[in-house]
Amino acid sequence: MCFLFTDFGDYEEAEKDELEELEVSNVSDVAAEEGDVDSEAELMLQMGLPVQFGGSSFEKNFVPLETRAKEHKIRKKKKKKAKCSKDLRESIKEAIDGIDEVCEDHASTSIDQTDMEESPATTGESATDVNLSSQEGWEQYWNQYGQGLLWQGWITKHKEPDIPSDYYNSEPWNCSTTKEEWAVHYNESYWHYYQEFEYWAQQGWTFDGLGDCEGKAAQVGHPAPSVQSTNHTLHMPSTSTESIDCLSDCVTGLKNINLDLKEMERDSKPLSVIYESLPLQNPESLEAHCPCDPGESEPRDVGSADRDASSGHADPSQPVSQLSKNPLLGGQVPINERSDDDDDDEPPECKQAKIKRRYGGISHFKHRTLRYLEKGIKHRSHFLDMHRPVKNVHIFFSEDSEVKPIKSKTVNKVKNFLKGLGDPTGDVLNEKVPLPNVEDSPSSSDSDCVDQSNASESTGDGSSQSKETNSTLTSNSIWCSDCATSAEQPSDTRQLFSLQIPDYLQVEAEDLDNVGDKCKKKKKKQKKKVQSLPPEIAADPHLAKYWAQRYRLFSRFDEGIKLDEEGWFSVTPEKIAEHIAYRVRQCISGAVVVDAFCGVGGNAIQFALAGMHVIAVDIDPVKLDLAYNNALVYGVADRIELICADFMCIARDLKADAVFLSPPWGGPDYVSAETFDIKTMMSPDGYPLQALSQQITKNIIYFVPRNTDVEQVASLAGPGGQVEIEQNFLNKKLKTMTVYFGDLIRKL
Ligand SMILES: C[S@@+](CC[C@H](N)C(=O)[O-])C[C@H]1O[C@@H](n2cnc3c(N)ncnc32)[C@H](O)[C@@H]1O
Ligand SMILES: C[n+]1cn([C@@H]2O[C@H](CO)[C@@H](O)[C@H]2O)c2nc(N)[nH]c(=O)c21
Repeated sequence: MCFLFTDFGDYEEAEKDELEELEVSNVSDVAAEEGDVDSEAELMLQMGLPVQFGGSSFEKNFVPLETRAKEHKIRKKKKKKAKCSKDLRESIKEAIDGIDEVCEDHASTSIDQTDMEESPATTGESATDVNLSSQEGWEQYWNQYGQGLLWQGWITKHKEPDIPSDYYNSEPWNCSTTKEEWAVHYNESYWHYYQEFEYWAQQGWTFDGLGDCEGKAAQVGHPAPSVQSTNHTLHMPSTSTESIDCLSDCVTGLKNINLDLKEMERDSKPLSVIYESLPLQNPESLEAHCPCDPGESEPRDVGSADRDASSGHADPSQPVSQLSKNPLLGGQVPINERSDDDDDDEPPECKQAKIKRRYGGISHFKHRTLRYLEKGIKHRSHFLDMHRPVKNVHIFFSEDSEVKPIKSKTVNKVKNFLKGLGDPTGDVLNEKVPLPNVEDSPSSSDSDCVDQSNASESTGDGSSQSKETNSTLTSNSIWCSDCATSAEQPSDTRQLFSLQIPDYLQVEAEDLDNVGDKCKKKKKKQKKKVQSLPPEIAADPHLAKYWAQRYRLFSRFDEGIKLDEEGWFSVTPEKIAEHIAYRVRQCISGAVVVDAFCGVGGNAIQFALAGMHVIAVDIDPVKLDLAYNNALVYGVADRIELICADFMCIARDLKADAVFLSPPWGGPDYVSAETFDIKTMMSPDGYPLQALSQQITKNIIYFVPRNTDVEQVASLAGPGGQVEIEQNFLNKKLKTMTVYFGDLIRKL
């Protein structure tokens, strides 16, 4: 549901799709392996990791999916390897012996025969398969550095002084307080480094276990031996026969590769020659530059000349200084990749994100990395597709793709009900029913539109109101189009929504089954019911739909929750507020949060329930009264400090570990804009608001409309900053977005 923008560089479709595919394949592999838990430990042993790191001994129920999938693959590979002919093995050994001679002056290159048997590099399909394939390379990489990376990440995550010593326990996977977190950490780290490794492999980098810190890497034409080493090397393909420096040490792992590259950049040393076993797409450049097999013309996945330059194929003398920032690691990618021409063959990861607009004087991103943390999320919401063309087209989020008449008892009840109200034919449903300028477009909630119409009826003045028509109804179904622009809405983009009647109305409908003679009685009943609504709801038919959703807003509504008009349409639904509070609690060590626009307390209450101390600010004293009342209902009034003030005026005086921003979006009409602009449509202006909040803390949560321009939100992070944008769905309907900054961004 969320994704991460990293202002580091490009990370494009192909890569994401690939990851998605990977996920899918992993899941199916796992299904095939269900129940085979203890083999995890075996795998970890194979990988050189302590079994506690991922094996069943560490957590019986936790077996990372990817590990299991890999295990499955490894087994398959093993079977394949078993078939490898003796001759081939011997020829491989011979080749390795050759390497031994070349590298005899270097201790770390000595090859253990036993290792050779098991080594992916030496048991590969062919003796000329010089470098590790991506998967094998990864396995070896993780084998060598996984443990260090896991520990490093763990320590970094828990470096705060007030972190309990459990976190530094030598076996956090065995400690009850840290076990779960360790499992999550393991999973996240594994994937993080796996993705980075894959990325670099695709860029033409190769990894071998030589760790030749003396500056000598494997020579062309020789297999890269797999050996135990404390260093690792990433090789950029090149035609030079010169050596490559050791790039980083094992603990800092991939992250440091870029630092080392910078050193290489300074030295302007040509890169070592490693014959690429990666699939190649450009035979010409391969022929021109591959010294070991000029005639070979395997397909390759590096498409453009620019790309060749990036992978070192273009010019052997080309210094590494042609590299600029690396998209994933804050490191380096070739400058030449920033080609302006529309080369369709160019791999997507070479393409730059094209951002056309600027906001609030903050420069837009040139090199942005976009990570979708959930599979297929972009397809679920056009708001998350930063590359979508901005058109005046309304896209609805509904699971119904087709228009179908709804035959339901409920519809009949409504018809009967309407008849009872004086429309004997029930034809009011065939006519344009006035809907208020609603907060939710059809895209957000099936019930919203329906609720609106029913709301009008229920309060007795709905059907006769002649506000701007926002929906076109048929007898068995209700059609909704965008409330503000229905006139321009082509009929084929309208969306059918099922009819849902607010619960209080359904009671009425039941009572109204016997229409006719009992008409007067019914009206009386209805009046009675309406009278039991809170005055602000009874007075405003537009609010009835919120009443219908009152338990979504506050599950303890009946215990005395109170709202005013603005409160009704702008309070954060409880589930969303609870989720945000949970995330904040998880990510920050401090315990004070400012709710800068607390309203009736939807968020403040959840923060308090999550154990935080809340400084709740609102400019409106009525809201503070309501918030206090509601906090009492939830029993957390003592944890909420209420301040009646303009947040913009007092922000500088506040101290807190996190700031939650849920400003007014200009009323329910926010949704009628194609794209919500946090600068012009919000009050206070979203940019100064962010700037002021940053003076309190970098840990900011911005609660924004679901149609907010994500580029704009991303730009709030500033150059080089990061932002995590989360879409909040309620009952599968996109409701809002939450944007996280600072330490609140989930670590990958
Ligand atoms: C959208 S509501 C907040 C809803 C809240 N998150 C909840 O769940 O109940 C926005 C609130 O901001 C308040 N407000 C508007 N301008 C303000 C300002 N400059 N400083 C503080 N509060 C402000 C309004 O009175 C309103 O109650
Ligand atoms: C007008 N409105 C709706 N929501 C939130 O969006 C959901 C879907 O409409 C509402 O349920 C409410 O939580 C608002 N939140 C804030 N902070 N400010 C607003 O003006 C506002």
